[in-house]
Amino acid sequence: MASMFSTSEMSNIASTLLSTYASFAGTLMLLRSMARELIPEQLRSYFFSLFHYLFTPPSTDLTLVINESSGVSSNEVYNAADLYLATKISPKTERLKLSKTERQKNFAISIEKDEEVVDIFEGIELKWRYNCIEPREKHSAEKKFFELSFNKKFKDKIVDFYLPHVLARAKQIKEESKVVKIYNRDCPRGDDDTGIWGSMNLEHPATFDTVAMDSELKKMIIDDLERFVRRREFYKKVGKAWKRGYLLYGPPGTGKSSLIAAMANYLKFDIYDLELASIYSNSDLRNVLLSTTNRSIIVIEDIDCSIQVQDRENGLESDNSNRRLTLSGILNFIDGLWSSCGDEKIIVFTTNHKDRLDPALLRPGRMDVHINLSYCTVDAFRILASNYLDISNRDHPLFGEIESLIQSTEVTPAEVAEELMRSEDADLALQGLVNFIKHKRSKCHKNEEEVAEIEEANSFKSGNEEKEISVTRKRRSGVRIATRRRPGKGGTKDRLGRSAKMFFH
Ligand SMILES: Nc1ncnc2c1ncn2[C@@H]1O[C@H](COP(=O)(O)OP(=O)(O)OP(=O)(O)O)[C@@H](O)[C@H]1O
Ligand SMILES: [Mg+2]
Repeated sequence: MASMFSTSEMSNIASTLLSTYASFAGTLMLLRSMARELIPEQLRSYFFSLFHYLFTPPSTDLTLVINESSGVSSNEVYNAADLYLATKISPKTERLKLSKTERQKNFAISIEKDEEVVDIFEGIELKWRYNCIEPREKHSAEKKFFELSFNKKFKDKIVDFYLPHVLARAKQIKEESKVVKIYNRDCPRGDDDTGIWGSMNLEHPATFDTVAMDSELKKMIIDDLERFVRRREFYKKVGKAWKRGYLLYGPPGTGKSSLIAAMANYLKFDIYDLELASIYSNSDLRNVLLSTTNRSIIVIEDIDCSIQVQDRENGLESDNSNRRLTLSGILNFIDGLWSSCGDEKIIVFTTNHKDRLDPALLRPGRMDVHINLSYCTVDAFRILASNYLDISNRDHPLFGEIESLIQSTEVTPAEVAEELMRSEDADLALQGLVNFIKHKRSKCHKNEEEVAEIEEANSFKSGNEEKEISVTRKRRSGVRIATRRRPGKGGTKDRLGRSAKMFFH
């Protein structure tokens, strides 16, 4: 096609266009600099935002910012997200934070700055991002926060269901990884200890699997604990403090302390070992108890020895002063005052001599559950044999003999356990146990004869009822074993004359 313009005409047109553009650009620059001078900064940025708003397509996403702290207190959602997201790490994640303190059992893993984690909740995609902004000033703290982004239309669902799910899951993770601690006033104080208690990790390995006792009794205890922890609303409804008291009684070596450790390990509750000997007054007791945390077990071992639990009529109750520790101080705490000491607490008293306890301590409402841990039963022996020697079938030739010996002799689980530990060879260990029980049994018979003699001698004296006497009682298999008790007190039955291993008030 022939050109409409000659070459010289074309170059004229080009130079005209160029000079026109130059003068236009010059005019624009002039206008801009005039606008900069004439239009105030605020108005200009307003126009800029308006322009941006009108010509940028609207975002469908919503981002929630979850700061590390809300005001002075820490933000529960932030802490929960930190734990929760550690379980959502995907193969795409490139950097993670890892830590472990001396007391922690496992490594703590969390996501690192600028990492993104994608979570799916009921088909909705959510993006979490962890941000950490360095402080501008030297001494101020860095600002840490999570950003949670998702489609706007799911806002209600995320706030009403997803975030509560994150909180619940985080609580579960925390409980699973919790290291149970034992607090004692004499323990050296660790970094994370506050108040008057020092603590260390509870290394006691006892669990409900290892504690040897009747399986029915064990089940009742576990059921009772589970009912207690899930009844927050019930306790609120009936206006009762959310506490439960257990009295464990029985001879030494029958598993009272082991049971407490098993309870703590099962519930993941810390233990506060309260030695009454180190407490000098009721107000001291109150302060000590007020400084215990929720979800804990307060233990007072050997309650009959640790305080002179004297009859109320002996004047201790009339001593209202807070200057000394009295039985009524302890009872007040059990009855009512401990409702001001937080929630979800268990108190356990142990004693070898229930019959020596003041009736005021045994009255209904004081200790909710009384548990009798007694001499080794056949059921308990089977558990010990399985745990110590890995013998789970009952076919060992010595089982029959041992079981009948156990039924007729007062032998504690601690004694049985000690015998079973003597050898790794099951035959040797079980034979050792047979010899031990036989030896003990013959000693018992000897004592029985001696006691019978004393009894006979006593019967010749003028029948003084108040004097300590010996009685014989029938045990499980019918072998008569002598025990000593004061007339009118405890014995093997509870206060109400029931002989159950566990009863509730
Ligand atoms: N029921 C049991 N099941 C398993 N092991 C037991 C049991 N009873 C005792 N033992 C063993 O005996 C040891 C001592 O038991 P534990 O300290 O629990 O007895 P206790 O009833 O608290 O005694 P005490 O009245 O002297 O405080 C335990 O470490 C454990 O090895
Ligand atoms: Mg004990």
